[in-house]
Amino acid sequence: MEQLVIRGNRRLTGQVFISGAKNAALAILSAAILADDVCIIENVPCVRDTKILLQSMEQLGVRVDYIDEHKIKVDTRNIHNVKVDYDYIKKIRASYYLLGALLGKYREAEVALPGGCNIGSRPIDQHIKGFEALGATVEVKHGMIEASAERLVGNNVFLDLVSVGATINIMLAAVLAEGTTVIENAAKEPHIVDVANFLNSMGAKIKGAGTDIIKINGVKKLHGTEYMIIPDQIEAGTYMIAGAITGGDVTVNNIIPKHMEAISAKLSEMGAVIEEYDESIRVIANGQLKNIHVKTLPYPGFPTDMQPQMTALLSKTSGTSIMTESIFESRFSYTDELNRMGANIKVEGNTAVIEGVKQLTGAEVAAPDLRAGAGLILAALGAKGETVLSNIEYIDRGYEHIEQKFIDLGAEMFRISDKPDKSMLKVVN
Ligand SMILES: CC(=O)N[C@H]1[C@@H](OP(=O)(O)OP(=O)(O)OC[C@H]2O[C@@H](n3ccc(=O)[nH]c3=O)[C@H](O)[C@@H]2O)O[C@H](CO)[C@@H](O)[C@@H]1O
Ligand SMILES: C=C(OP(=O)(O)O)C(=O)O
Repeated sequence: MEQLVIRGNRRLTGQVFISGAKNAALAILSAAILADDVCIIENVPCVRDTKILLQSMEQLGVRVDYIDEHKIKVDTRNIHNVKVDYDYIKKIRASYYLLGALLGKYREAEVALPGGCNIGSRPIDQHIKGFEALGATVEVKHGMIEASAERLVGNNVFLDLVSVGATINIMLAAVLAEGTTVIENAAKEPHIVDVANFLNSMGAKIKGAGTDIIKINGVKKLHGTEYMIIPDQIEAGTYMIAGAITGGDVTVNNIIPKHMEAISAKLSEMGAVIEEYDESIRVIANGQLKNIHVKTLPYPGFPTDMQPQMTALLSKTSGTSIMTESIFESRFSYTDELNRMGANIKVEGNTAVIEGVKQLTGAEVAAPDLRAGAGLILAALGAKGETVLSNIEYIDRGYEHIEQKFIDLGAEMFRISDKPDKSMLKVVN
């Protein structure tokens, strides 16, 4: 197990290059299964989740070649298996996309119930409802989801709640179905549009992605394609907050500013200066930032995946702020860790009341999940003294080269292993 040591209170300045979006990449790599031949996918972030997904796809018979660290060739011509091992799947949430993609192409799939971040109960009833509406039989047995269909036939699916995963998964199952599928109350996140664009570049006929009604006209076959994944909205937002929490001047490059609007608006409401360019945003924070209220919402609202990072910033802001989490039922488990760093946060149900403090102080803390871990790194960067953060394997799920990117902005941060050093063991023996 590894830990991050962070020495805070340094003003971060400079430029950071944002990687491809993890949540788009996971869906797009899975969607490549639907092609009859080879897809070349660029801007794939080199993070733990994409590596695990690619390994699980190899186990199905997909040939994966790395052209470089971020450009991957996915060849689906030798798929011989539609059952995905639990060992892979328990580690990542997005394994559920293999279900939609395999069902769509082979009319059969067996995938373990997904893992991912522990941020409340995360049912997949809306995914199953969509598959069943297309004519599939879905059973959950011994922790495995088994889906099969003689034929998949397009249908209308009204989602009971806005779900990113269900929207994408139903698209994956419907692109090769007979006839037309309409998803109503669909999610509108940037990666929904990215997945639809990828599928359309393979010959699919999807309209309306990015609105709450998506129409999919089924086609008989999908061909290989070359595609570039969009930049990661959440990684970009995390570095924007790093600029703000350290009173710094940080420019996030290679982004789509439109995707950042909810985050930029909140930072400017707090008093940070936001300069927007074609493919970058600069965040300048001078002096104390103001308290605000934030509520997480589906896109284009404030993203739940930025909630812990924003809470970390609010904990060091003057006055009382309120953070309301409206997507996941228990996404505040990290606030006890922030309080160990001197924050003053009280959580009641889905609301955190944050009394801003003048100074956070370094402490030994543990990341309970991916974005909570990012929030704790941000708090440590804005804190006096040293923080030792454990459970960083969660952070490696979704942030590429995280310490190098922060070091390049002027942070003092390094990774240590808490495994015994073998050379020391020799001396002792
Ligand atoms: C791999 C991936 O892309 N993960 C993202 C995806 O997760 P994920 O796809 O799991 O999130 P959803 O949008 O589906 O979940 C939204 C809400 O709907 C509920 N729900 C969802 C499906 C369902 O069948 N039944 C149901 O009740 C969930 O429990 C949650 O309360 O979107 C979330 C919301 O933007 C992000 O936080 C995650 O980072
Ligand atoms: C919650 C997240 O991921 P997952 O859905 O894969 O657990 C996330 O990316 O913040």
